[in-house]
Amino acid sequence: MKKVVIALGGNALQKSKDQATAQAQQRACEQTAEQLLRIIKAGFNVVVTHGNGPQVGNIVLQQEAAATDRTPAMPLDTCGAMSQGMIGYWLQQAIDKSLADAGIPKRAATVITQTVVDPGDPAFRHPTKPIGPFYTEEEARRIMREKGYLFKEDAGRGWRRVVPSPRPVDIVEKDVIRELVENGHIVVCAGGGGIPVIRREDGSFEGVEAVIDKDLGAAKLAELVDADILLILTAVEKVAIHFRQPNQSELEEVTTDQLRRYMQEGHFAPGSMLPKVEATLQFADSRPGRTAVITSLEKGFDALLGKAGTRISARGSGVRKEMPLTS
Ligand SMILES: Nc1ncnc2c1ncn2[C@@H]1O[C@H](COP(=O)(O)OP(=O)(O)O)[C@@H](O)[C@H]1O
Ligand SMILES: NC(=O)OP(=O)(O)O
Repeated sequence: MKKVVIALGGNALQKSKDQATAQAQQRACEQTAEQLLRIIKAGFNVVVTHGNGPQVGNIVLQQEAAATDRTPAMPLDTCGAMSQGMIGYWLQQAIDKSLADAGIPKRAATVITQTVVDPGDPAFRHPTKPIGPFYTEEEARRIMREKGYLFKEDAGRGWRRVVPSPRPVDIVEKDVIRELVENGHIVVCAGGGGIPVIRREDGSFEGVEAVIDKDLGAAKLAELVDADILLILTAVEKVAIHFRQPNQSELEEVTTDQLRRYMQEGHFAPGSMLPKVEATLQFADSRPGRTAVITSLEKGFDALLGKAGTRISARGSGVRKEMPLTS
């Protein structure tokens, strides 16, 4: 049975930036669960991971707005844990309902996941990860002055707070996750790339103020649970070169060497497609026979059958255009 790690992008949880109520996000999770069900029904062993950028940023703002001496605001790592619990709860309910409706005797369970990072990671000095809502430039400059936060313009969509985003090094709960998956459970884990922690000298862990990139977290998770496939679901069906230019061309089958060359030529936007491409390269190159796929939520199942999406594999693995990734 093939093991697939599925990374859910922003549109799998929140249909638009204005749809941030619990009800709207739960509805989005229900639609996502319908797509996941098709993959589960086909016999794949499924591990689900997800982003948390909008959600963790909103939790931080809620914490700050209500903070008093008796109800202190929680730090960013704890807000990350809250976002994993909240999104995991929505996904569990949605996945369990679609499994029950289909008569499949399985359940989903969320593992609150800590991801080890390097305290010396240069990312701590150069915040890049956008979280929370979008602001106008004027609003962003006012908040920067008042709170000392850093804001950046996010891909032409508005200004967002940015926080450090160190690279994932290890996942503390990897053995638990592997065991649950191997026993046939649907595991939701490493949400938001995992709660960033550093390893103390005595072997215990301490949370740090950062948010890991969920695509890089998904690649590390896929490596550590020994997955066969990393499936990254986002808002586009295929990765393109010359994106949004008249000569745009969509990639279907690509080797890691080719994709790395396109990456070096600057075809993939930082903060959106670039981390996905980096994640697929890391995973597909980590062991022969591993395949990574980037596609839309709706095309996820077809992509596993070789009928959609961009499929990435290491050089020399002999992947053909229509080769299905049978379970
Ligand atoms: N070269 C590219 N090919 C395809 N999409 C690209 C490319 N560069 C940037 N994008 C954009 O990246 C988006 C995916 O990034 P993002 O929205 O951050 O992902 P997520 O689904 O994880 O929230 C796509 O919807 C697309 O608009
Ligand atoms: N943690 C993370 O990368 O979340 P988003 O994908 O929602 O930005």
